[in-house]
Amino acid sequence: MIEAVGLTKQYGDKTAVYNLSFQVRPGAVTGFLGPNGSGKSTTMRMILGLDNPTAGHVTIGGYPYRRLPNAARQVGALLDAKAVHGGRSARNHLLSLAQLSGIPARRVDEVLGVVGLRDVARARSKGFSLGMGQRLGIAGALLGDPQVLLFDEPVNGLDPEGILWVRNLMKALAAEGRTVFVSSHLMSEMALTADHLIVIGRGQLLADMGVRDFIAANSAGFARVRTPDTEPQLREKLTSALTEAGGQVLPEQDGALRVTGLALPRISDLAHEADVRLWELSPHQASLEEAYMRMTQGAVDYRSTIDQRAGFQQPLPPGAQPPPVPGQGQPGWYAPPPPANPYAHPVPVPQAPPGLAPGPGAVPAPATAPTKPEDAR
Ligand SMILES: Nc1ncnc2c1ncn2[C@@H]1O[C@H](COP(=O)(O)OP(=O)(O)OP(=O)(O)O)[C@@H](O)[C@H]1O
Repeated sequence: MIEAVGLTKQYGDKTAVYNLSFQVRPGAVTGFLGPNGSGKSTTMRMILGLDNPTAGHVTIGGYPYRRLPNAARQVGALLDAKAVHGGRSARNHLLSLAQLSGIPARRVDEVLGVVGLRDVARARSKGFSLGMGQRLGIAGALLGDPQVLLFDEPVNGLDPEGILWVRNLMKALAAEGRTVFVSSHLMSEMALTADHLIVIGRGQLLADMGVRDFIAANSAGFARVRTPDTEPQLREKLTSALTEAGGQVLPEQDGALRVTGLALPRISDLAHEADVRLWELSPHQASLEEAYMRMTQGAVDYRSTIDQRAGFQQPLPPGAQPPPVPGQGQPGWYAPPPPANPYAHPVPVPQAPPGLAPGPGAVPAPATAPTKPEDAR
């Protein structure tokens, strides 16, 4: 098990990770999600003893990484697939890693087979595609047959077949009882791969819960209701009637209303009682991807001036409040409170500490395998 307690990392006046506490349990794939620059790689580096926390601590099986007996056999990691000597063959690269950790050479051939690189084992890795490089990085992580595995963006550059392979590999490793911690930006991929999610934004914990609970909590349905455009007073009348009946009503960009907390037949009856004609009454399901984007939208450091999220999420009309982050105590219009479960607690977002402003840009990730327990920066 990996356990972080109050983990904080400060680079000068920049706070990369702030007061992060979580556990990653064996026998499950735990997805580590967050926007660019949210602190995922920094957290992974601290887990692997490559960076020192400014405050707090993180342990693997009860030990800080640097004090783990035979760490290379207990923990495997893919942090940066490009951190390979390009002049070496895949096999020689893995052989040198194996030698450093006292792992027999036959294990190298085994893992080359597992990741599907046996045919190109003697080719120089500098000719490798991004996907082949990822596979080589994953082979390095598997070399010591470790119980704890960390993968930073393992599906980067992989084609659909490769993505499916990684998904199945992660699940198989977890099914063997290993601890599997995988970072990604991709909610959709994590929804298919992970059993549990840890979501961070600007270095702080946003959610720590099972995928099913996350889906239940964040992809609630809503009704779209539209009154005649020609009679705006009907819209207001209906909004009051629905709100009085306990519904939550938000205006949509196109003039319709987004209603939660009331079933469709009840909305219809209330409209009838209020003598309001309807042009539309339809059921909708907020997607998990949308819920994740909304959850993290206040925690995005790097955003294009032509933001794809702008098209993905309808901008809120003037005066309307953005939805609350789940767990902040207010039931959101898209996110009812999650079910009570000790392992399913969305976490209140603390106030940003000083220095948590957007940074200068993403930094390159560190070296592949956790062979050198020294501060890499
Ligand atoms: N060595 C460093 N010096 C200064 N700032 C750093 C350093 N390493 C990371 N940061 C900053 O800390 C923040 C978190 O970076 P980190 O790479 O951990 O995020 P991430 O979630 O892994 O991002 P991405 O998804 O883009 O890989 C960023 O703002 C980054 O610029």
